[in-house]
Amino acid sequence: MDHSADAHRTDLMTITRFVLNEQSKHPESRGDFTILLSHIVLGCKFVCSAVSKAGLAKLIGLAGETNVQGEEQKKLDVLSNDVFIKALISSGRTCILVSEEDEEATFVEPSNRGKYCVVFDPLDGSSNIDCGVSIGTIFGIYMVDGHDPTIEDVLQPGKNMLAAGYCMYGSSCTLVLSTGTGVNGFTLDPSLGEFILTHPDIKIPKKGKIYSVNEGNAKNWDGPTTKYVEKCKFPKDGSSPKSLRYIGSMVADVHRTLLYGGIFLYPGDKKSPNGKLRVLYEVFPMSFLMEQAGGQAFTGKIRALDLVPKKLHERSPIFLGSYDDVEEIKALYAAEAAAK
Ligand SMILES: O=P(O)(O)OC[C@H]1O[C@](O)(COP(=O)(O)O)[C@@H](O)[C@@H]1O
Ligand SMILES: [Mg+2]
Ligand SMILES: [Mg+2]
Repeated sequence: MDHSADAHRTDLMTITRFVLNEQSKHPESRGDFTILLSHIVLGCKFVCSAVSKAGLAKLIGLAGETNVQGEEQKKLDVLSNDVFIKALISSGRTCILVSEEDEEATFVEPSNRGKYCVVFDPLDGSSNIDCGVSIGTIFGIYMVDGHDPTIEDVLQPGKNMLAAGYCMYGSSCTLVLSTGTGVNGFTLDPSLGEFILTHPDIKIPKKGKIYSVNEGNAKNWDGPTTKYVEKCKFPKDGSSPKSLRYIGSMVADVHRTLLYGGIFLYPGDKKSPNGKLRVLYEVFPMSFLMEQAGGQAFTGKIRALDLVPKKLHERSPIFLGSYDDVEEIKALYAAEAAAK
């Protein structure tokens, strides 16, 4: 067994140490990104703690109830938004914040401004809060350099993101991060209050055995999605049918897809041609992570990260996951386009 100091260091890697190591590869870096990330981590710990008490709301007055001081408490998604806005502004490293919960972008005061734009969904899967199912936070980071920030700085294709990640509040609290050089997962040790590297260099299996979609929308799907799901259930090439898993929290469905392989679909349909999921803070960060892990993300027309959003809260259909599984749905959409 290797008892050297180096061996111990790689055995127990906190997220802070991990990001500092990454930073040391860029000698010009002044640590701004490390500081920004430590504030995102702080926000995640805070929300994790609030989520773990969600079921006690009626007893101790959280989430829409009145607390012991007689004050009205905030709903968990509103509380999470406030936590992240405060954590990000107080980092002193941000200039524009875009949250699912806020109609408009927040421009940070010039005196406290940094160079990063953060787009985020403070609480994803919020319909699952009351039944204790996994929920999460999703974030993406862009950089503004050398000019006063404008809204155009966040209306950029996802491929321009510097980093993206999510934190899942589930049976454990897991933060998955990519700074553009692969994907790593960290699990919160609640007794230490530290995120520890538990899933180094995550690679999604090339092909998976699971498909994940809200089949309740099937009557309104288009041809390629209908054909694809039919193929998953009744394969004609002698392979086994895929299993269906659908939680209804994007963070949890994508996390399982990343670790086990397979495909997650939220297609457009006759009722909602652009689907449900938001480009900036759901589709882009998850697509960034998928590509970094060796998978693919497709909108039904193009590579998801090539999309150029025109509005902050724009939606897009999304198909993401294992490389070969996404190839199959791309082929079905290409065949449909060719037949038109
Ligand atoms: O209930 P549906 O239509 O299947 O939608 C599920 C999707 O909606 C979401 O809950 C939307 O996110 P929010 O909870 O942040 O609004 C995703 O997490 C999930 O993938
Ligand atoms: Mg969401
Ligand atoms: Mg949300």
